Amino acid sequence: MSGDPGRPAPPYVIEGVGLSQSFGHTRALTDVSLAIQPGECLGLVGRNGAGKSTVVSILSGLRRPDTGVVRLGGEPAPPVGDPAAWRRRVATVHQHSMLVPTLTVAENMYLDRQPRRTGLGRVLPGPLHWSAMRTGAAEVLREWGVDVDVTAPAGAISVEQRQIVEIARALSTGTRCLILDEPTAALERAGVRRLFGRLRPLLAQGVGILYISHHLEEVYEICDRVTVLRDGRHVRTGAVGGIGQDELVTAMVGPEDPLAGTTTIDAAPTPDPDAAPVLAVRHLTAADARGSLTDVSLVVRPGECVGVLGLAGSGTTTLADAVAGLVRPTAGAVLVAGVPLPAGRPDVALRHGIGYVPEDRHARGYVPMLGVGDNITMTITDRLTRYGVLSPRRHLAAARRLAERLGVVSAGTAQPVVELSGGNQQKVVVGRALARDPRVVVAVAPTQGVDVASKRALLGALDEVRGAGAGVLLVSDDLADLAIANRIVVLVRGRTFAEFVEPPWDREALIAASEGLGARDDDPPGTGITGGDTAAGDTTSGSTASGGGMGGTTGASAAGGTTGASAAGGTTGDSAAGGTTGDSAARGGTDEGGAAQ
Ligand SMILES: Nc1ncnc2c1ncn2[C@@H]1O[C@H](COP(=O)(O)OP(=O)(O)OP(=O)(O)O)[C@@H](O)[C@H]1O
Repeated sequence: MSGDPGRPAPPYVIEGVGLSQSFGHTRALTDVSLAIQPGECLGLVGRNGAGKSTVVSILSGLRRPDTGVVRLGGEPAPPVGDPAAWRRRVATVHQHSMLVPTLTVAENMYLDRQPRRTGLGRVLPGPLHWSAMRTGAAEVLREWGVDVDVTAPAGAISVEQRQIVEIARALSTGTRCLILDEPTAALERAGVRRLFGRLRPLLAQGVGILYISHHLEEVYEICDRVTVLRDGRHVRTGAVGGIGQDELVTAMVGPEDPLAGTTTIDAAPTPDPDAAPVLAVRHLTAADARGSLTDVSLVVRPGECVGVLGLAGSGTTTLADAVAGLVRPTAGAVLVAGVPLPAGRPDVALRHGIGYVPEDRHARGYVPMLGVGDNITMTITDRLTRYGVLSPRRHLAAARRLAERLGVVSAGTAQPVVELSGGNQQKVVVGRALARDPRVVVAVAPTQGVDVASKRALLGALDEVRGAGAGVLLVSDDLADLAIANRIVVLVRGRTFAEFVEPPWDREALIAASEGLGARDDDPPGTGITGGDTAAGDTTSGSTASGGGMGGTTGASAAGGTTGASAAGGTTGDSAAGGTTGDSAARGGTDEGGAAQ
C-alpha cells in the first residue's frame, strides 16, 4: 500500500498485492494493493467506474487478476474456480443480488450448507432438514428485525428485504473476512443502523471488513481507514480521522475535475401555484407486498418537484409504480395533464408523458446485453424511425446526446450496459426516462449507487427537466436528493402523514415525520408536526409556517382526518390541532381542490 505510513502489521485477514485487471481495452485496475487487519474496517471509495467492484470480485475469488496475488490470513488464497473454498474464507455481499429468485428465502439462506437429518456419513447423507432450515432462517431474520416469509421465493420480496437476507446470510457463515459492496444502497436509515449494530460486535471479535459505499458519512461512521481509487489506481489510504470529507472527495474526483465541488443545485424556484397540475393522484389505494397505499392524493404542478419520503414498506415505491402503470390500484385515479390514465398500463403512461426511473434498475431499468445507445433510446424508437425503419444516424445522434447529457462513462454507445459500472448503469436508466421529454418524471432513488460528483449531475438533469416546465415526482430517502424538491410529502404506512412545503428542509424533522413521529422536543411551541400514530386512527396533524429552518408542514392522514386533505376527500381543511396556516394549506398539493383543477 504505497503512501500509507500507518500500514498495519501482518498477518492480514485479507490482502491484495499489485492487482491489475483489464477488460478488453478498459484498464479497470492498475497495480492496486490493499490489506485489512483483524478487527479493522477498511472503506473503499471512488467514483463510478473507479474499479471498486473489480477489487471485490478479485478478493471474493470470482475473478483471477491479470497480475497480482490475494492472500487470506497470510496464506495464498484458494484457486479461482473453487467457490466453496472461497466462501468459507470470505463472505461477500455484492452490489447485485446473488439470491436465486426461484428458491425460497430459507433455501437461499442455506445455499451450499443445508442442514441434513442424520444419515450414514459421506456414503449416504441424510435428507435435507427442511424445518430446521426454515426455523433457522426465520430466527436469523427476526434478529435483523425483518418480517419476511421465509417460505416465499426470494424473487418476490422487496429489494431491501433481499439485501438484508444477503447480509444476514453472509454473516451467518462465521467467516473472518467480510466484504460489503454498497450494502446500504437499498436500506433505509433504520436498516443502516441495524447493519452497523451487527458489524461492530463482529469487528470486536476480530473480523476484518472491506466496506464499499458512495455514502461517505457511512465510511466515517464505521471505517477505521479508507482507501481511495481513481481510474483504477490507488490514490490514497489513511485513517478516516486524518482525512476530511472535502479532501476525500478531491482524492476521488481529482483536483482538476470540473465536478470537484463546483456544481451546486440552486434553491428550487417556486412554481406557479395556480397552474393546472401536470400530475394528479386522487385517493389512490393499492395493495402491494412492498407497501400498500390507502387514499393517497397529491398533485405536481408544471415546474415543480414533489419529493416523497417514507420508510421501506410505507408505500412510496408503490405510489411511483402505480403512477407509472406498473401497479394496478384498487381505487383512485392518476391523471396526467387532466387526463385519467387507465390502471396498470405502463405503455399508456409512457405515451402520456410519464418518464420512469424504477427502484430496481437491474430488473426493470435496462436490458443488460443491449448497448448503451439501444437502452438509452428505448423509449423513443418510434421517433427515430423513418418509414417504419430505424434510422441509424438519428439513433446514434440521440444516443450520444443522451449519454453526454447524463455523463455516462462507457467505451461507446455500442458497449453493453452489463459491462458498465453500477453508477453508469444508473445514469443510463435515468437517461432513458428523460429521453422522451416527459411531462412528468417519476424517479425512485435515482442516485442510488452513484458517486458524489455524478449525483450532482443526475440531480442537475432532473432539475433541468423541472426548470423546463415538467413535473418531477421524486421518491427517495436520500435527503440530499430531496434538496431539489419544492415540496416533500411523507408517507407513513401507506398514508400521507405530513407535507413539508417550504425549503430549506430540516433533516431531523423529515426523519421524524418518516418514522411517524410528531414535533421534535426542541421545536418551539406551535411549530413542527404533530402527528399521531396513523394506525391508531386518531391522527392529529398540524401544520405550521416555517420555523427553525423547517418549512410549513401540513399533515394529512388517516381516519382521524383532522386535516382535511386526502382522508376527508375533497377539501383542504384547516387543522383542528391548531397552528395551521393558510400558507401551507394554500400551497399544500395534497388538497383535492388542486388535484381537481
Ligand atoms: N465485465 C466487464 N466488461 C467490460 N468492462 C468492465 C467489466 N466490468 C467492469 N468493467 C469496467 O471496468 C471499470 C471499473 O468498473 P467497476 O465496476 O469495478 O467500477 P466501480 O468503482 O465498482 O463503479 P461503481 O461505483 O459505479 O459500481 C469500468 O470502466 C467498467 O466499465
